[in-house]
Amino acid sequence: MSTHTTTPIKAGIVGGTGYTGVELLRLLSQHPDVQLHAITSRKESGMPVADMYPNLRGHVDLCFQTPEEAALDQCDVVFFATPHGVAMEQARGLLDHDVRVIDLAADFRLQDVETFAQWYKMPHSSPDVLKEAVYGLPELDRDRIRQARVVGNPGCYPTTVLLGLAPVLQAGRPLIDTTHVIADSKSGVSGAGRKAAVGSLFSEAADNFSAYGVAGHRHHPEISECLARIAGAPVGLTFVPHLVPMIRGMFSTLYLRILPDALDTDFQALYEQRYAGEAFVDVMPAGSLPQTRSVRASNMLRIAVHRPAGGDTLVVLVVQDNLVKGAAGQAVQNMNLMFGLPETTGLQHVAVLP
Ligand SMILES: NC(=O)C1=CN([C@@H]2O[C@H](COP(=O)(O)OP(=O)(O)OC[C@H]3O[C@@H](n4cnc5c(N)ncnc54)[C@H](OP(=O)(O)O)[C@@H]3O)[C@@H](O)[C@H]2O)C=CC1
Ligand SMILES: CC(=O)N[C@@H](CCC(=O)OP(=O)(O)O)C(=O)O
Repeated sequence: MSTHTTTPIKAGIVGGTGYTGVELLRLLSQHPDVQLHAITSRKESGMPVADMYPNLRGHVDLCFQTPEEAALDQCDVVFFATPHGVAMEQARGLLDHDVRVIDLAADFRLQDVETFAQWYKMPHSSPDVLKEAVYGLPELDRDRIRQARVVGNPGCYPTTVLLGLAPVLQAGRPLIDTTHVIADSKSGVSGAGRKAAVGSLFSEAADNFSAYGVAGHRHHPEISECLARIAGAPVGLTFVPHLVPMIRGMFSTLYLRILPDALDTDFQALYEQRYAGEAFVDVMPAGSLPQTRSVRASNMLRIAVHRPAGGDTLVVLVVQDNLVKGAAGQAVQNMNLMFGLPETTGLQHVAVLP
């Protein structure tokens, strides 16, 4: 696999008009080793990107092109910031032109094609490409991502739940009851994308707080597949997502029952050691209460570990920006690995407060 040279990486984005697409544009336009080459929109072909997104004036001087007009096969890497089912139709053709693919949707996340068909209501059209795809969570699988031609960028909720659970599942000895893990997660409204949808209307989402997908959400099988890989056995997970009245941000609270033989574990130290040296996972000091605004617009995910009243329940609090570490930032982190760049290149923005 070739690694990066001094020539800029030519990047294309399919789905540049959506929320993760514009976030990719923001990050890639500041990336020192990337040249933006093509950005697609099926509806806005010919429109300067900065006319739609004025924050990019002076930074991106490309126009949108239709996916057919855009010379995606001349890119080094193409990001798909599109709905599920789009990347799997085009990945093979791009790979044949030596273009690497990073899909922000779910086409290359689940290895089990039947589970994919069940949750995404479509058959997988590219199982051969899926076989070589790597699940793009760098803190869990960085070496395989470095070698990958195709990366399935994780869902936003799964990133928080998996990184919040990995230390206790990878400790080398049983620490928690893996038959009963609870993930109580909340997302800002941008998690639903830029499409017109009743649930995303101001009058519906503002001044409101609601659970959804309680009977089953498509991120449940994604989290479960990856948990089984890292734990070496199935993990019993209850996952309940909520919509909260903020634009960006995600908060997952994990409730874990500590096994009787593990009650003397120093969980704070365990988490600190597991993520020592990780640029984008911050294990906060004992007693901390992370806030979503402490990661807003940054690629950082922050974790705090609690043990209320010193009892046998471990509470792990995890925050990230759904559009950055939960999507576009993680995709750029994966690109850096795939092209042999330092993982943090172009991703060291400090969060925006207040
Ligand atoms: N929002 C979030 O927080 C997260 C989103 N994701 C995933 O990332 C992907 C993109 O999400 P998001 O940016 O929020 O979605 P949006 O709905 O905001 O944007 C989707 C984009 O895809 C384009 N598009 C739609 N259909 C097609 C098609 N058939 N062919 C080519 N382009 C198409 C649209 O552009 P146009 O109509 O102009 O062509 C639009 O720019 C989704 O799969 C989502 O699940 C993952 C993690 C977090
Ligand atoms: C608030 C909200 O609606 N969030 C989305 C998740 C977005 C995302 O990351 O999921 P995918 O990439 O797997 O679609 C949802 O629950 O459907």
